[in-house]
Amino acid sequence: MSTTVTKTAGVGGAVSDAVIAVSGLTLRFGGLVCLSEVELTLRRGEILAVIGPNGAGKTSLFNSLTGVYVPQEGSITLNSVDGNTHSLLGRKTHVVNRLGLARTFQNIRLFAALTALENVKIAAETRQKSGPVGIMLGLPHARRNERESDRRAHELMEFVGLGGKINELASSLSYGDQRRLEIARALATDPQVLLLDEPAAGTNPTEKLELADLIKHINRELGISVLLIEHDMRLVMSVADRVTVLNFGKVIASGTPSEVQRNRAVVEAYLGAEMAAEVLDAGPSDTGVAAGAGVAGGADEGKAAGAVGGEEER
Ligand SMILES: Nc1ncnc2c1ncn2[C@@H]1O[C@H](COP(=O)(O)OP(=O)(O)OP(=O)(O)O)[C@@H](O)[C@H]1O
Repeated sequence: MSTTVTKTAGVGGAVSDAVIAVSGLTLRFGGLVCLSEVELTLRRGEILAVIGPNGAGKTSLFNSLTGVYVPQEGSITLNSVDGNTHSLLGRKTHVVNRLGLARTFQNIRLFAALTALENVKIAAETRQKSGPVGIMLGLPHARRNERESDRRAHELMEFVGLGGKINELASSLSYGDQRRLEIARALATDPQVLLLDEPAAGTNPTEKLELADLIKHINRELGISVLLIEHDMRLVMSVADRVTVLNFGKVIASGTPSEVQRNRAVVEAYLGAEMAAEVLDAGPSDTGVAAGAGVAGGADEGKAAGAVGGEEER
C-alpha cells in the first residue's frame, strides 16, 4: 500500500488535537465480530486507557493500529506532529513504527540471549539510515550512526531505571525489569505514540507503582502520547487522563476515570446487571466505591478491587 501523506487541515493551520483518530472500525474473524464500529480518539499529549473485560477486543484494537490485523471497515488516522496525516489501516507493522507508533506486548517479546543494552540498541538502529554494507565496511557515517544508537540506548536505559543493568542478559532480568526494558526498546524507535499492552501484568505492587511513575515521566518529559491497555485499575486510575471502555468489541463508555467508574453500562459489563443495580443504587456516598469495585472486575478482580484507592492518589 502506498503512503498517503496529506497536510492536516487544522483551524488556522494548527495540527489536529487528535494524534490518533479511529472511526467506524470493524474487525471480523469469520462470523466473530471482534471490533464493532469502534470510535476512539487519542489526544495529543494525553494518556488514554483502554479497559474492558477479557475478550473485549483491546489487544485486537492494538493489533489493528499496528498493522497486525487489517479491519474490514473504518479508518485509523495518525495526525503527525509535523502536520501530516497518515492512514494507518492495513499498513505494514514496520511502516506504522516508522510513522511514529511503538508498542509493547502482553507477552514480553525480548531477544532473550542479548544483553539489555543490545535489545535497545537494535531498536535504536532501526532509526538510522546506514545499511548493512556500510556497517560491514566501517564507513564513517555508519560508525557515526552506531555511536549515536549506542548513546541513545544508554540514555534510555538510564531513563527507565535500568542504567545499572545494561550488560545483563535480557532473560536474567526480573519480570518488572523486562517490562521496563520492553518500554525502553519501544522508546528507542522515537515514537510520537506509545501503545502499552498490559505493562503491569505479572509485576509486584512496588513494580506497579514504579511503572505508574515511568508512564507519567514518558508522557510528561518526553511528550509522548500514551495508549494503555491495563486490567490493574489502581494503575489506570492513577495515570490515565481519560478512559475508553470496550465490551464485546464495542465502545460502551468514554470519559475521565471517575466518570467511567460511575457509568452504569461499564459497571454492568463487569458485574452483570443485577449486581450493578445493587451497587449503583446503594446511594451517592457509596457510588464511587461500588463503581470502582465494578470496573475493577474482569481478569484481575482481586487486585483491581483496590482501585477505589487509586482515584485518591491522582
Ligand atoms: N486472530 C484471531 N482469530 C480469531 N479470533 C480472534 C483473533 N484474535 C482475537 N480473536 C478474538 O477476538 C476477541 C477479542 O480478543 P482480544 O484478545 O482482542 O481481547 P482482549 O480484550 O485483549 O482480552 P484480554 O483482556 O483477555 O487480553 C476474542 O473473542 C478473541 O478470541
